[in-house]
Amino acid sequence: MRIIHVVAAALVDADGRVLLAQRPEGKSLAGLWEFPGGKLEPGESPEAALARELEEELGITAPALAPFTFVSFAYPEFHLVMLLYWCRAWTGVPHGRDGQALRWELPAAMPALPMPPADVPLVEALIAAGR
Ligand SMILES: Nc1nc2c([nH]c(=O)n2[C@@H]2O[C@H](COP(=O)(O)OP(=O)(O)OP(=O)(O)O)[C@@H](O)[C@H]2O)c(=O)[nH]1
Repeated sequence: MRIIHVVAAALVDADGRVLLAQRPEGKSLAGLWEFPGGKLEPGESPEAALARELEEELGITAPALAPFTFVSFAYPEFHLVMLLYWCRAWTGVPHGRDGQALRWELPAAMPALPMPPADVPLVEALIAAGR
């Protein structure tokens, strides 16, 4: 089985809203809302990979990343292991550098949004963390 390792961030603003990015057309799961992040490159630490992805995708520098939770999910083509980090401080204003749409949402609103199936337990963990 092909294992894909992905790192992603729950960027939380002062109101407790979390940033979601829309997967662009032409990619798998296009149009769905996801946590910013991406695949680890060979030899790269999860924290370095996430800092790189946040810079590439959103144009922000995020020096303080704290582990939150992870998901292990079987897609038909591969098995996803995705680590989700808290990110509560960053420099720069997040913007979709690849043209992807962004939105800030309270975790409680996320179950109503189209998101990848692997994200369901992550959303549940975010909601529980806010209780
Ligand atoms: N960043 C991110 N990826 C997610 C989430 N949920 C989820 O299933 N994924 C999956 O994890 C993988 C993320 O890798 P990626 O964003 O670097 O990959 P990609 O599909 O854009 O492909 P690419 O490497 O060819 O550009 C994709 O297969 C994506 O579908 C999520 O919330 N955030």
